Amino acid sequence: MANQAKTELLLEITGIHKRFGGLHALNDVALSINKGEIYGLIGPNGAGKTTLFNVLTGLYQPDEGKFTFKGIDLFRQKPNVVVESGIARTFQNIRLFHNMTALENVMVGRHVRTKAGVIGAVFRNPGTKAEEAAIRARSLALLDYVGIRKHAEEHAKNLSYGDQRRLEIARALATDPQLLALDEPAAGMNGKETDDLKRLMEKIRADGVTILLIEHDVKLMMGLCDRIAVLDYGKKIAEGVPEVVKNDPRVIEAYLGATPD
Ligand SMILES: Nc1ncnc2c1ncn2[C@@H]1O[C@H](COP(=O)(O)OP(=O)(O)OP(=O)(O)O)[C@@H](O)[C@H]1O
Repeated sequence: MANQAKTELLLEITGIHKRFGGLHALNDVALSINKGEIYGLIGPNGAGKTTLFNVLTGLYQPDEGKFTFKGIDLFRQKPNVVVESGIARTFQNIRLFHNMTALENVMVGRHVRTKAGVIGAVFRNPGTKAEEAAIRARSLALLDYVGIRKHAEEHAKNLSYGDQRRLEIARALATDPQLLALDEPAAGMNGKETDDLKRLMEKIRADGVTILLIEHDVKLMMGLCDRIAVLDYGKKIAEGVPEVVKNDPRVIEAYLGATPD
């Protein structure tokens, strides 16, 4: 039987508002992401993209709206509840433990899914040792997966910028997410690094993880995303497949300038 693409809703938000004093940073935003999609979020500087990420990962409490993930209500939930539900993220400004090794950074992420937790790992007792070995093995496998296994024992701060971004992705994957939210992962990367990153994102999706992506590199977004939403002044002004979004006059005016390419 031919493969029928079955659409399964993973994340849904409706009517999301977030205000900072008089600034309406998110104004009635709605979007839904299906399982297996690479879903892009674009928009000019200050449009509200990172604010939306912060709402979706529990860092900001929205003022109004609805937010469900796999049908679970995550409205105004704390970051740890969001992570445990299966949403992981990376940050626009890389947030690693700079004086820990690459391996240790991933192991910290992995502790979300273990019984011992970070405290158990620090005060190592015999009961946690077997679990610790499993965490280490899984973390090394993740470093291998993102292509930086050879840097496992190096301090995070000594890795190249591109490799630090890969490390952040490995750490996020260590929490076993169903949705991986990446905030400008290609920022500061050269052409080759960006191409490699694109392939990594395609591999992650092929392995069953849905991706939500903020990126300013429009060419990358158009070639990678299944659907794209466009924010402008906190409002969603367009949503659809890249070809449609890139030719939408509102998007051209708000974001892409005069030339859609
Ligand atoms: N914690 C905060 N307190 C006050 N204002 C904030 C806060 N976070 C974001 N804002 C404001 O909300 C608006 C949206 O910012 P946000 O960072 O979400 O935009 P963005 O689309 O991610 O922009 P960029 O592409 O530059 O990263 C901006 O005007 C910003 O100054």
